[in-house]
Amino acid sequence: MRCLKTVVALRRYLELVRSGQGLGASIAGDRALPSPTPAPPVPRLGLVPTMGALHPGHLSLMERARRENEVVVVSIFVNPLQFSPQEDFGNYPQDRQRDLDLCEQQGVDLVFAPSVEEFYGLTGLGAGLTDQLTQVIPPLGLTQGLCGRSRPTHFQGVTTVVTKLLSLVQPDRAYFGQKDAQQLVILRHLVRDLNLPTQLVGCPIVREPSGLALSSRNAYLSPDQRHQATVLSRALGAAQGQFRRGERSGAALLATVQQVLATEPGVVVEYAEVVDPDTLTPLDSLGDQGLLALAAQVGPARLIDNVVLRQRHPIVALDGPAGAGKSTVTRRVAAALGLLYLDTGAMYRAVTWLMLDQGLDLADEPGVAEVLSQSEIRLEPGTLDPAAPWDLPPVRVWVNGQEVTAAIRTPEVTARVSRIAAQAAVRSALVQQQRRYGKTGGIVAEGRDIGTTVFPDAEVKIFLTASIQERARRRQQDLINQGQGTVDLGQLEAEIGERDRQDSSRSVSPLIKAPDALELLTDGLTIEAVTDRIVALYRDRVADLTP
Ligand SMILES: Nc1ncnc2c1ncn2[C@@H]1O[C@H](COP(=O)(O)OP(=O)(O)OP(=O)(O)O)[C@@H](O)[C@H]1O
Ligand SMILES: CC(C)(CO)[C@@H](O)C(=O)[O-]
Ligand code: BAL
Repeated sequence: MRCLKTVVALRRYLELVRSGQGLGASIAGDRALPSPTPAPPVPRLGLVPTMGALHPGHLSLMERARRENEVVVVSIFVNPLQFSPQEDFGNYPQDRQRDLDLCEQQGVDLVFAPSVEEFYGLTGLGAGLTDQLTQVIPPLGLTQGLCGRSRPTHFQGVTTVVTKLLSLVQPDRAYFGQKDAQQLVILRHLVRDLNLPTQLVGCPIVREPSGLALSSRNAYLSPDQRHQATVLSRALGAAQGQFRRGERSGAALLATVQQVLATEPGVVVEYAEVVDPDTLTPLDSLGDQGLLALAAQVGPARLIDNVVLRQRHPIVALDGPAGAGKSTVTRRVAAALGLLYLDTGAMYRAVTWLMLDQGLDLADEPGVAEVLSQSEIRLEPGTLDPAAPWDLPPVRVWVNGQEVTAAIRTPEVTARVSRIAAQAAVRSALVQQQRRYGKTGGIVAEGRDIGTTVFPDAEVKIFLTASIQERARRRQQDLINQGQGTVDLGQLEAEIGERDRQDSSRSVSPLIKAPDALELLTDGLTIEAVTDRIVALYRDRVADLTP
């Protein structure tokens, strides 16, 4: 791992990494790329911006960045622009050596830790900085409420520093914690409004077993105050329980929060609000989602915490290598549970159909991206065909209001779908459309990174796999059934092994097992047995979640 303190060194490091020369001996010492797969030609780069004083909340961002990128950069920079004069800039906890050790343990490639003078290219803080620096101003509508009320210039400091970091590092992805919920919403707007080519990844709040959200500022608390501070998450939890039981009045939820907070007189509430999670506008009454956020002073520390209240139906995510029987199992699980099979294959077919229908050149990637950005693909659970009740119902598909369930199954579409599915712009547009289904839930989805990237909050995650030998045997049987004769098992095993290797190392949607996924090895199990196990798991899990 390297630690660099200057912009010029950072730029050179990134040039070398991007040209494929990086991470060799001169850059990263003896750190090798994640085995067993070689890196794709242009390494993906993940950035984790921090202010140091690292704790497991930060480490969870690094862990996710490590899983999803070849190169991980962490910035450690206590940004004076986001502190007002009476705040704790001067005392902000710092322990550089400990931070570096933790980054090293997380497999970080580079820590960028500039001084204020180096980063802003100016000497002198305070008025000098704000008088001379170009800044990025977030929209007033997002900064007037919540933390912005007591910290009116804070988010301008955050958007300015993050814009600079994104512009310098140009990461593929940047990782931020949901603990700073208002910050994350503002940064999502920043990236969208300024068309910055980085994907922001929001990561769940990491808490102590007591429920206290981890924060560098927890270091200011005495043991007694630390105990008092646990009331924050208890208050949010009580309101969350009420929401799950059907309460939708903002005032009623906030009354519960205040009631619980009042049990700790040492905790001075700054605000507790319910707002829309995307626009941050206050909500009197919640639809199926709301962000409940609060800030409170506990002794010397100003602490924040929040919970997203979301009523959605559960999600089942099935990932696994090719040939493990995912799509059949997924269809059966969806039919057994009455959920929508999020048939991503059908979505790619629908895009292909649309492009053919519009007479577009399929190789014209920008043209395809443009048409797709103006189109809507809708899926609905199919109904059983009374003439063939043994068949699983096909998912019904609409493109821009026109039903294309049958039209997407023509040989013309089949022959061209892989060309469309290989386009990065198509994949990212479809992942966004898939995530929209995730907002309401009630779906079963299968792929390579559903439980890790597409729906990391899925209630049930399965990693469906089978040994290479078993998959080769199944493939051999399929080929015999299709009248293609007997293919040598050894050859099939080699092909499947190679496919696994490619799937784990591809730059788009690589195969990853979520740490909280249940691994189901299907050797020797029938499709029915596998389906039954998943259905039973779903029922147990959903029963656990119902208050
Ligand atoms: N408990 C947590 N869980 C998940 N992410 C977190 C947690 N705490 C901080 N982060 C995220 O880590 C990144 C860096 O945060 P920062 O360095 O300000 O740490 P912090 O603990 O939030 O500090 P502070 O006490 O100043 O609020 C931010 O994206 C932040 O949201
Ligand atoms: C994003 C950030 C690193 C910018 O200074 C900071 O606001 C933080 O730590 O959340
Ligand atoms: N995590 C936000 C940093 C701050 O409070 O300034």
